[in-house]
Amino acid sequence: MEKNAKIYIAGHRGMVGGAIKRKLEKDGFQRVITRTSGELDLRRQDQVQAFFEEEQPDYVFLAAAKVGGIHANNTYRAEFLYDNLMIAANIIHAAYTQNVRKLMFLGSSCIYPRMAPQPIVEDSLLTGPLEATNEPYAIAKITGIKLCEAYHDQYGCNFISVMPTNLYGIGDNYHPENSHVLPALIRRFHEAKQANKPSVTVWGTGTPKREFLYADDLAEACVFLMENYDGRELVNIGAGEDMSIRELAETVRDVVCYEGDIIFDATKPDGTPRKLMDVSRLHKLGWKHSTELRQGIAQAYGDFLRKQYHHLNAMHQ
Ligand SMILES: NC(=O)C1=CN([C@@H]2O[C@H](COP(=O)(O)OP(=O)(O)OC[C@H]3O[C@@H](n4cnc5c(N)ncnc54)[C@H](OP(=O)(O)O)[C@@H]3O)[C@@H](O)[C@H]2O)C=CC1
Ligand SMILES: C[C@H]1O[C@H](OP(=O)(O)OP(=O)(O)OC[C@H]2O[C@@H](n3cnc4c(=O)[nH]c(N)nc43)[C@H](O)[C@@H]2O)[C@@H](O)[C@@H](O)C1=O
Repeated sequence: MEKNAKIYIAGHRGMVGGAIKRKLEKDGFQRVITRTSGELDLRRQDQVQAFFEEEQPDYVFLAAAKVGGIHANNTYRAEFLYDNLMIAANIIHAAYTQNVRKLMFLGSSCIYPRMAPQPIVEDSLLTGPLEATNEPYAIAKITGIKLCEAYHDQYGCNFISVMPTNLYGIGDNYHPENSHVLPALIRRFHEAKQANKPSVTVWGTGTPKREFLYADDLAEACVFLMENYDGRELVNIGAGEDMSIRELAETVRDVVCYEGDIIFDATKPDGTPRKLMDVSRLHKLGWKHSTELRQGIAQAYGDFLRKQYHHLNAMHQ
């Protein structure tokens, strides 16, 4: 990508979009364009088409989506399917009609079959049933992948798809019910410490295993692949190692310095038993992650505290 290329980040206010924006600005790209959802509702094809006609971006990072953890995915099933379907279809089609030079679509590790052999290789896609709790979201993401493939095949579009593992970091979503597990636990352990609570409840049995990647590492991988990968196949982006939810909870408890007990609420869903991704394709292309989990959690906790206190101070102004 040329330094004066016009680069559109869809979803720049999100955790991933924000990290990509930081990375592009650090690397000296001067023409990054963005819109909030209030300025441009990506579910509206007319608004998206008009925006692309007006701005004519050269490159697009498609990081906008309706995103949430297992409870949100399982509760707002229609929104997770409709919003993500429309966002993907509208942006990918407009990128084609306006001759965008290259587009990157962000999928997710939950597109793979619930019981895919581990670690999961990219060719596992559509080889088995999906995890029920996030099937709507997964279907929308798989459609985005297939749109990129089809526009590549029929029109020669350079539209690539990447599959990030579970992410966390600066600007994460800390909503008590709708967030992902890692930010949810940072907040819950922090609040338990502040309130001197004797224990913290963690959802499920604690036995599922998850892989986590720091969002700024993901952003670096996304820019690396936008610069160096033009293939038709998916590329998994992960840390290449996983841990049980129990181990994760113990790690977050240590970082937050909470001393109470951990209780597991088995009435809550576990979701996929495991979804460790094979990242050998990414490693062969020349990229590996750098932020280890404990350091990443400490950095995310610092961000949470800055935002949390800012919010409290704002409330008292
Ligand atoms: N977080 C994770 O663990 C993982 C995320 N991913 C993928 O990474 C991408 C980004 O995720 P993440 O940063 O965590 O998500 P966030 O929820 O932090 O950000 C999503 C962004 O999408 C924008 N958006 C949502 N709906 C609309 C809409 N209708 N019109 C315009 N903009 C919209 C929002 O913009 P605004 O703020 O302006 O409303 C928001 O900033 C997604 O594609 C997600 O599927 C993949 C794997 C794991
Ligand atoms: C990121 C990716 O993957 C997501 O699926 P997931 O990995 O199952 O998402 P999760 O982070 O919400 O849960 C991970 C595990 O953690 C356990 N768990 C414990 N305690 C809490 C808790 O307090 N909150 C949450 N959310 N989970 C908890 C929870 O029971 C589950 O076993 C998709 O939604 C989708 O977003 C997607 O693309």
